[in-house]
Amino acid sequence: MLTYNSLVPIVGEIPIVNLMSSTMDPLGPNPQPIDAKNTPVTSNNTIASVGGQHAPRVHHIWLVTGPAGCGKTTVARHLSESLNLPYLEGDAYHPKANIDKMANGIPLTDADRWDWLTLLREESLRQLASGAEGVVLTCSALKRKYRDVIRVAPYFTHDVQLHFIYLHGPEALLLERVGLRQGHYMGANMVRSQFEILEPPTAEETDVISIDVSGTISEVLRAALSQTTNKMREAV
Ligand SMILES: Nc1ncnc2c1ncn2[C@@H]1O[C@H](COP(=O)(O)OP(=O)(O)OP(=O)(O)O)[C@@H](O)[C@H]1O
Ligand SMILES: O=C(O)[C@H](O)[C@@H](O)[C@H](O)[C@H](O)CO
Repeated sequence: MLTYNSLVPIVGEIPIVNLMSSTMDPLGPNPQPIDAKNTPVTSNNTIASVGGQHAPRVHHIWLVTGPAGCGKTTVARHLSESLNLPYLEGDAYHPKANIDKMANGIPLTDADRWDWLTLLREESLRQLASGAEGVVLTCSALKRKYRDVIRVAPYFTHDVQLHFIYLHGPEALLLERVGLRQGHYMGANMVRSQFEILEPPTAEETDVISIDVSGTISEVLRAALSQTTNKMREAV
């Protein structure tokens, strides 16, 4: 029984159970297996048809995570534009009550976040079901169990790979960057509370790409795009 407090094995180490009936699989019936290693790959990271069979496409969900001020929005926008993928800003899916709490310097609780995390997972899958090759989204996902709520997205359909892009840097640096930012509801007074509950991904979370954000914006964006495109090549 999967509960919010039970750890979710990382996809790839257990057989993926399709929790929904195949008729509800938005990406269609499971394509026939093909020899991916000896099959030409098209430019948009899909495997060309083999012998007339429609080859499966890997649909990637790129989830940019980290505490306030780490650069989630900055990196996600860049990946969305560079990879020509739709972008979901996690903050836009918070209920007003959550935004009001944070704007008033009140940290969110687990209870504040569950529905928001589920909504982000479902919206990501909706994007793929409506034909997107992939999707980029931002979500702080500070705790392991938050990541697990979204981590199960590939269980609901075929040929989906979910990747966390974890942006990390010293608290003082993120505090400085949030302090310099204008017109955002999340003030510098909230950075401490983000780090207090932050559970950095562990080595067991093999679906995580970690990026140090201490460098310049262009250095961070270059690292994020490079590691993302490498993962896409590995998926073929
Ligand atoms: N590598 C960087 N070097 C310097 N400034 C940066 C860097 N990355 C982001 N910034 C700046 O830091 C601020 C925070 O970035 P951004 O809003 O993308 O972070 P975030 O993780 O989305 O924050 P929040 O979670 O509060 O929405 C912005 O003003 C952004 O321009
Ligand atoms: O889980 C949370 O505490 C919130 O999502 C915060 O992370 C803010 O939304 C974000 O940092 C501000 O943009």
